[in-house]
Amino acid sequence: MNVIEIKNLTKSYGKSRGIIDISFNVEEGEIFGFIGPNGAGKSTTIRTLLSLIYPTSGSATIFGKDCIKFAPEIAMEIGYLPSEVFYYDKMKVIDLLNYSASFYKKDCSKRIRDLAETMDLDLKKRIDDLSFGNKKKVGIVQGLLHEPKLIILDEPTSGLDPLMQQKFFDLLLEENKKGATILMSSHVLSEVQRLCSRVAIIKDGRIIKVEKMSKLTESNYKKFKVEMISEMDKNYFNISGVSNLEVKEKTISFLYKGNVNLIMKKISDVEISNVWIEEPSLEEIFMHYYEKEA
Ligand SMILES: Nc1ncnc2c1ncn2[C@@H]1O[C@H](COP(=O)(O)OP(=O)(O)OP(=O)(O)O)[C@@H](O)[C@H]1O
Repeated sequence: MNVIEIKNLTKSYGKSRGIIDISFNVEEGEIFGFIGPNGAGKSTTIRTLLSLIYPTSGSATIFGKDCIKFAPEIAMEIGYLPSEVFYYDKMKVIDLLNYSASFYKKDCSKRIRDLAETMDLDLKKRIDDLSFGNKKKVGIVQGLLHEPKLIILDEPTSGLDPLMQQKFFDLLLEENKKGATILMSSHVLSEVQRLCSRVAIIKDGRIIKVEKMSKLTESNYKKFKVEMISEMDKNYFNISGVSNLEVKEKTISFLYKGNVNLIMKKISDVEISNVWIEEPSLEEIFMHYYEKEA
């Protein structure tokens, strides 16, 4: 079952493009990544989904319901962390969270305490005494306190230190194990790689690829680094399927796509002192898609 279905969604801001003809689905139980550079249209897509802004054309459903018509009902089951959080500065953290919790028909007080402890957030502090990262934590607790079935996160980790990012990811994985579906936007590809099972790549307002993470990372490309006994002509490895060929003294590195036997034979035919064969990082694959489409 699809928790989110986006069909041909377009949003123009006057003359400037926001998003163009966006379509993708997020299945129940998935952690789905939405990746693209600044200004690509991630926030616009998410804000349209949440009915914070209205599409120029196209439609979307969440839990099978139209996201505009049923917006208030759907909102009860969604936890949303915006890319930037703004609060009434004079309030105490606990008062703000209790106020947020009052919108839901359940007692969230224990959950607030547990989340605050996990995220190392001081509930007694005033919002305006908090650092940017700690304000982000307030947003995280606020988004998760009602145990939503769908968690939508817009650039969730900006402002969190690495330890907190890890705790936050563990928390998300736990929520996911309990059944929550997660849609997370990011331009930090390594974090998407760590968490998500499927991704949509957005560029200039358009989706350029929706793919399983495993497929995207295996992608047939392999990264080779060969250390030679003595310096040699780099063109030796310049066969069909080889790209990004680079030489640094006795070390030759390149990307290879094709029959692995052919390249292994080339390597074994010369004297080498070492070889490394790696999967390319998501960054490298991502750049490849971008260059291809540019
Ligand atoms: N309120 C607005 N008025 C006019 N143009 C807008 C508005 N909001 C967004 N845009 C434009 O829409 C496009 C998509 O912006 P959006 O904020 O959705 O991108 P993003 O992928 O979330 O980027 P970022 O990672 O920087 O937040 C950009 O070209 C942006 O300038």
